[in-house]
Amino acid sequence: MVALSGVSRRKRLALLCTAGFLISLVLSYLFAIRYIENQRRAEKEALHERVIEQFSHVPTAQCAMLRSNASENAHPDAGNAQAAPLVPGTDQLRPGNRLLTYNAACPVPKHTLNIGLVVTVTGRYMQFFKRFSTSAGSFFFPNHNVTIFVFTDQPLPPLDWGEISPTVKAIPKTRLPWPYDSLMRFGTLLQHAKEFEGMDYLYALDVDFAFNTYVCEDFLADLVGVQNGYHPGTKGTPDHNPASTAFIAPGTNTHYYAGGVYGGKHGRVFQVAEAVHSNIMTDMRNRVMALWHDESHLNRYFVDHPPSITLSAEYCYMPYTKWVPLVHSYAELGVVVPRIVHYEYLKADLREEYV
Ligand SMILES: CC(=O)N[C@H]1[C@@H](OP(=O)(O)OP(=O)(O)OC[C@H]2O[C@@H](n3ccc(=O)[nH]c3=O)[C@H](O)[C@@H]2O)O[C@H](CO)[C@H](O)[C@@H]1O
Ligand SMILES: [Mn+2]
Repeated sequence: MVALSGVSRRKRLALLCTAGFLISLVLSYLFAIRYIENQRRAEKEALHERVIEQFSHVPTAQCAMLRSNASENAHPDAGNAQAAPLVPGTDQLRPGNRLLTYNAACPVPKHTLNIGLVVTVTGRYMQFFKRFSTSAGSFFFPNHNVTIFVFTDQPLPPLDWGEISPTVKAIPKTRLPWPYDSLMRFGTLLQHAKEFEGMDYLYALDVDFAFNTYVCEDFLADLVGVQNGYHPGTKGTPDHNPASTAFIAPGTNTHYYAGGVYGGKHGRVFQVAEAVHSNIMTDMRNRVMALWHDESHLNRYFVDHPPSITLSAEYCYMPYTKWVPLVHSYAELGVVVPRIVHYEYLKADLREEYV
């Protein structure tokens, strides 16, 4: 009897020790999780502050000066794009017949324009740059002077151009984790306003796009917006959060625009950038992030100031999204020519959230 109670006391003690050990294990696990979460929150907050600091002082006076220099008269060639026989696959660049082919698609201009193509390429997105820039060299305004402005944190790969090589200008920038490199593209443009002096038109595109056929005079307008290829012909996914300056009341937008492709006259693009960047900074200071970042803000701007032309999803063509093929719904909407293709389905985990 005495022995048994001794054993059970030992057992009880052992049980107690085991329970104590397990409880302390669970507690230290919870404590560690909490600690890591706090660290992450602090890192995120520090990053957010750093971005605010970096983009608080954009030289808007300089932009205003550049804007006043930019001609506000419509370009005589705008909207004169000939109805080119653009059938997918048939008008691709072939050695030797380039001039003929592009003359058919892009008219010989009355005045040659300086056209800037602006792109941000940081981190692992560099893998898209070759396809983006060489396709631009072939198909983006081959009848005008094109300069590709590349905001980047790394050296550019050597490029193999066709007959006409655009000027490529790398502008160093430090990489910011997702979503800031995308979100702060308007601010980056403003910070480097001087680089774009002499440009008549500016177009800002994602680097995971490629030109599949000629894009020229159809793109010439004061302000060009493109229907988002994810949401062809619908009101898409605007931000309904009233706390954000990107807020759009349900049903009030007519189109849903792509954040990754817009452009127009130099001065007009800078007006857009100033207004949108100012809203983005307000949200940043209020610790609000719009649903689709810069895209939500651009959509808000376009509700207030509709672009002079809205192009179809042919200019933001997504053969596949990460999840589903979209081509079928395109065909129903009459979107048949993939002019600018978004290769987002090739994007595995390219985004790097933290430094
Ligand atoms: C086709 C289209 O309308 N895409 C928009 C959409 O998502 P996307 O999924 O197309 O965004 P994304 O991953 O292509 O990022 C936008 C762009 O930012 C640049 N980048 C991004 C991350 C990085 O680490 N390094 C880098 O260089 C790069 O040019 C990239 O193409 O929504 C985004 C905001 O959520 C942007 O508005 C995109 O323009
Ligand atoms: Mn993209």
